[in-house]
Amino acid sequence: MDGKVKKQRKHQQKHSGPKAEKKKLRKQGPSTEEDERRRNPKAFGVQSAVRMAKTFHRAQDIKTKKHHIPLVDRTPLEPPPVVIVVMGPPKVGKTTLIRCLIKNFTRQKLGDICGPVTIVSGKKRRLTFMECTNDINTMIDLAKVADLVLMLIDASFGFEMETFEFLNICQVHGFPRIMGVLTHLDAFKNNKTLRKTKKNLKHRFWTEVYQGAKLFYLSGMVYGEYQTQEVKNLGRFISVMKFRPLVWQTSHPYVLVDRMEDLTDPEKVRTEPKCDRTVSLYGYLRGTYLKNRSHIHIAGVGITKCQMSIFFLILARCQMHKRREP
Ligand SMILES: Nc1nc2c(ncn2[C@@H]2O[C@H](COP(=O)(O)OP(=O)(O)OP(=O)(O)O)[C@@H](O)[C@H]2O)c(=O)[nH]1
Repeated sequence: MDGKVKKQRKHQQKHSGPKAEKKKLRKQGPSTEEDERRRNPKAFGVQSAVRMAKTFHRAQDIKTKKHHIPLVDRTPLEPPPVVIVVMGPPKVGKTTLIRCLIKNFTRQKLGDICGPVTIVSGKKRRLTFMECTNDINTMIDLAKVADLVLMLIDASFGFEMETFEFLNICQVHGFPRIMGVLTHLDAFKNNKTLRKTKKNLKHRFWTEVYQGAKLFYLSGMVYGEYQTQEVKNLGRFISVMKFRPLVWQTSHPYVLVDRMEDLTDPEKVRTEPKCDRTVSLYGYLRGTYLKNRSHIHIAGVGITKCQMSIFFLILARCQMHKRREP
């Protein structure tokens, strides 16, 4: 330890050999992809034919899954209103929801709802709201003509028989679009129970309808109406929603009558209450063309021959859009 520091040997740089060559090349510039391929051909080639086949099949499967069977969309340029059926067990909030949605779109309050209500929801869309009572015949009729079903579920009670019945009926007539709406969520005071119930009902709904089906939550009422923001979201969803034409609907001509007027002379009705009546039906012809003298089925009445007079009566009132098509 005499204060001298031992001098370390310097690192010797290589001037020849593979390492030196590599260094020289790197200094010249970055290697191209071509060089890399040449240097390591295995990394870019097919290593296993089986694996390659598997990858190829998987890619093809995904591609074919995206293909849909093309359906003929016969909706005219100015389509009839979209039929929205609001269904659910008694006292679940069907009328309240229709009233709130109408207020959301029209900024007007509607008193009593005595039948279908049609409103304009956008430049190209009109909506007809119909309440589905819990009667099997109404359910069957509406399942056929519905474009969208708002399925109301009382969260404090859970799923009820009517909901399952309606889902079964829908399956027979080609499933229309179904959206769930949970009401009575304000009945839950405990947040944890609320979250758990929402989750359980969502999964049950997905099992019944399809995985990922849309479910809306209406979390309570303010002055007898659902919360504005929640109704607004639901309304926005409905007004931009796309509908897939259903096979039953596109292959049958049908008229959904939304108004009926009795044209019989009131005096005749007074003197003879059971006389034949002349009625005027209002509605839109949907589906396909209606032929003259073909049989038509009037729900609840039976099958009858379509007379031209009835036909024209309906046509005149319905502003038959189909005729405009070539
Ligand atoms: N607390 C609470 N009450 C609700 C909710 N939804 C509806 N109600 C109440 O339930 C009652 C029935 O609502 P309606 O809209 O008449 O129900 P409905 O399904 O049309 O009933 P029916 O036509 O008789 O089958 C009303 O008094 C509403 O105020 C909700 O989410 N929370």
